[in-house]
Amino acid sequence: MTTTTSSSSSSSTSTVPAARAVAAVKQYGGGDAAVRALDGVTVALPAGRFTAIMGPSGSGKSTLMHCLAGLDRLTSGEVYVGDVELGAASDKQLTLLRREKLGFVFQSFNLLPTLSAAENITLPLDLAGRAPDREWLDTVISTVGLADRLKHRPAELSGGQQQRVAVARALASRPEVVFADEPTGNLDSRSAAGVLGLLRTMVTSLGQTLVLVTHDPSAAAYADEVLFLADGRLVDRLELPTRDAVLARMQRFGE
Ligand SMILES: Nc1ncnc2c1ncn2[C@@H]1O[C@H](COP(=O)(O)OP(=O)(O)OP(=O)(O)O)[C@@H](O)[C@H]1O
Repeated sequence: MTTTTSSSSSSSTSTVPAARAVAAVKQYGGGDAAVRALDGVTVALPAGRFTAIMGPSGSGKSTLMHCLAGLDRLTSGEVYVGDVELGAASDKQLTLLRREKLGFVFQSFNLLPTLSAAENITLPLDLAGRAPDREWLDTVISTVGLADRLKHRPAELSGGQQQRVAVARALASRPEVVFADEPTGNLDSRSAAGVLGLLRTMVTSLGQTLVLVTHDPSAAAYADEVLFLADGRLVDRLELPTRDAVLARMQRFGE
């Protein structure tokens, strides 16, 4: 793993972005079947901010997220988490980096059914042999509003509550970046609004950094900034988005 001392070009007051991609190219397959899922993306994700990634189906959103999070590797270009460049890291180093520096929330909650909510929340720390920071964990649990549900198993919780457990699990290690891929895709609109409000709070009140991949303009409107991808390229960005502005921009892709 290599590090860089170069400073940020982002508008954030932080010197180093939480994550960034430089001329990122990801090609799947070869020959006639080759697909360029990312076609030269350069973007910095500022620390302490909520960034949403949107774009038409197949535009490269998940690929960008997976490459930024060390779940997949670029064909060329660079990705950084903080000042760590991921391209030179071994698979084992990437696994450690994900465990120690990143948090994940997916559409399917991925909770272990035999464990209580509390046990699910601390499972990644337990697997890593790390003692939880009790004060931080208490803050996380009260922020997600689960203090009276900690002994329940996932089957005894609503979908929205299960996703809150997954958010708390992602935050337990106090990660540098949380990546959320369609986290409200399995929720009704009321539960979705609750989880999105919680994600917003985790950025505003807890100072976390969040990257959200979504199809939903209402979800993207919770972000500080929306990045728009099309055909593997970063084609637009929108600060302080409203649902209507995001919707209008998405509709232009269909024209
Ligand atoms: N493992 C893979 N093998 C081959 N092609 C892939 C693979 N993963 C993604 N692709 C292709 O790369 C392109 C970008 O896919 P990606 O999943 O990143 O898009 P997306 O914007 O997240 O799409 P969606 O909104 O439908 O989830 C698509 O053309 C997709 O078919």
